[in-house]
Amino acid sequence: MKTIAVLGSTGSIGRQTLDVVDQHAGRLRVAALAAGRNVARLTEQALRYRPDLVAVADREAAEALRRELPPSIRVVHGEEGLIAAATHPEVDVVVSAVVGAAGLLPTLAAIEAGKTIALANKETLVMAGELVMRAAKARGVAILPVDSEHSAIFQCLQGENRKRLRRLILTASGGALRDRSREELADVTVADVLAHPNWQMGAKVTVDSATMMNKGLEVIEAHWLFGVDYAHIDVLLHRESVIHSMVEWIDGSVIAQLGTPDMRIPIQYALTYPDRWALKTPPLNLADLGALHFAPASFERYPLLALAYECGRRGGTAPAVLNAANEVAVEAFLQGRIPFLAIERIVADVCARHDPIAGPSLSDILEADRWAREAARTAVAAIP
Ligand SMILES: NC(=O)C1=CN([C@@H]2O[C@H](COP(=O)(O)OP(=O)(O)OC[C@H]3O[C@@H](n4cnc5c(N)ncnc54)[C@H](OP(=O)(O)O)[C@@H]3O)[C@@H](O)[C@H]2O)C=CC1
Ligand SMILES: CC(=O)[C@@H](O)[C@H](O)COP(=O)(O)O
Ligand SMILES: [Mn+2]
Repeated sequence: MKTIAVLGSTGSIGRQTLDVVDQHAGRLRVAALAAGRNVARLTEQALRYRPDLVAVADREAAEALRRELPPSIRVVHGEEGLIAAATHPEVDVVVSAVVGAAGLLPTLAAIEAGKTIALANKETLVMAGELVMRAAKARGVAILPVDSEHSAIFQCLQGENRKRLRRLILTASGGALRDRSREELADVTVADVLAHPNWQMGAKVTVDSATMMNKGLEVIEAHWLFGVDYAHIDVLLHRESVIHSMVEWIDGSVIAQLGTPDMRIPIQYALTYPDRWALKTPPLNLADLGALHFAPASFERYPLLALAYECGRRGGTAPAVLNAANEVAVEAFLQGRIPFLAIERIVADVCARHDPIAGPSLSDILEADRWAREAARTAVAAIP
């Protein structure tokens, strides 16, 4: 029996993790659930999975939850509550699936507590890749990727000599706006941007997919997770999201991982690695698909992808600033306060004003995050 904590249980990855649990009664136990403010969904989950502990973002949500749950389920809140869920003594694997920078501290705490990490929260490695990988190594903790591309690469690397690697090829769907020219992006609506062609995900990552910031964050995530230089990480447009990513070797051989676009597959692999368990998902039928399509990913069409490479190469606090400015701009777009194209202008402007600190401490990173959020909020407010 493996015991898990699910951070971000009410979200897209969190719910799909619980779907996986449903398929393996008796093999996976949920000891802790953590979410933000969706009390109704968290109550339902807590009553079904009977964890020892549930965590929510604030006191008000915690009080509402306590009214609904039996006293045997401990309810905690705030950053401390999230950390209590991440470090619950009985937990073996922590599924880190909170969205955004809020995922960093609980993931670090889980590493320090010796938990295996099933990592969906890519922002953790974007903000603090050097520090997080060092902590994991020191504690002997495995960080197993949930992000579909990284799970694919991780699978392609099994049994291979990493010194013989030529490059990683991350596939990208191109997002909801992929068939529009840059001129046509000026007046797109939130609904247009959220209509991802292949994946049903939370709003933030879906917007990032349309700007390709998601792929930029994933390039940085891959750099830290697999220890590969940016010069050896490429992005390839692939409309169908069937090839989840590939690894090219020095002899010209390319190994790819394929599957239907269903996040339960990489989620479960992170929970069962190095084993594989059966999973009921729609099978991949290549004959029905007929063809797979590829195209180069253009930095002119997707300037945030270029900016992410630049920030990754600059290193230090630069990726944390990129991430924080992007979170603020995306939220403002989702609230209807700024047009779609303002996201990239704001992020580029904030990054250009930042002088990165090399080899940053956790407090340097948190300060860079705070500064970038403030700078991005000022930029949002200045948009008429
Ligand atoms: N969805 C996907 O298919 C994929 C997602 N990812 C990554 O996984 C992560 C989660 O994405 P996704 O599931 O789509 O996001 P969602 O927006 O669907 O879910 C986010 C979750 O985080 C919780 N949350 C938000 N803020 C806080 C906070 N301050 N404290 C505690 N919990 C909080 C939310 O709680 P509540 O709703 O209760 O407020 C919710 O449970 C992201 O980093 C994303 O990039 C990676 C690959 C694929
Ligand atoms: C499912 C998943 O891993 C997402 O992060 C996905 O990568 C989004 O798709 P694109 O960024 O390729 O549109
Ligand atoms: Mn991904």
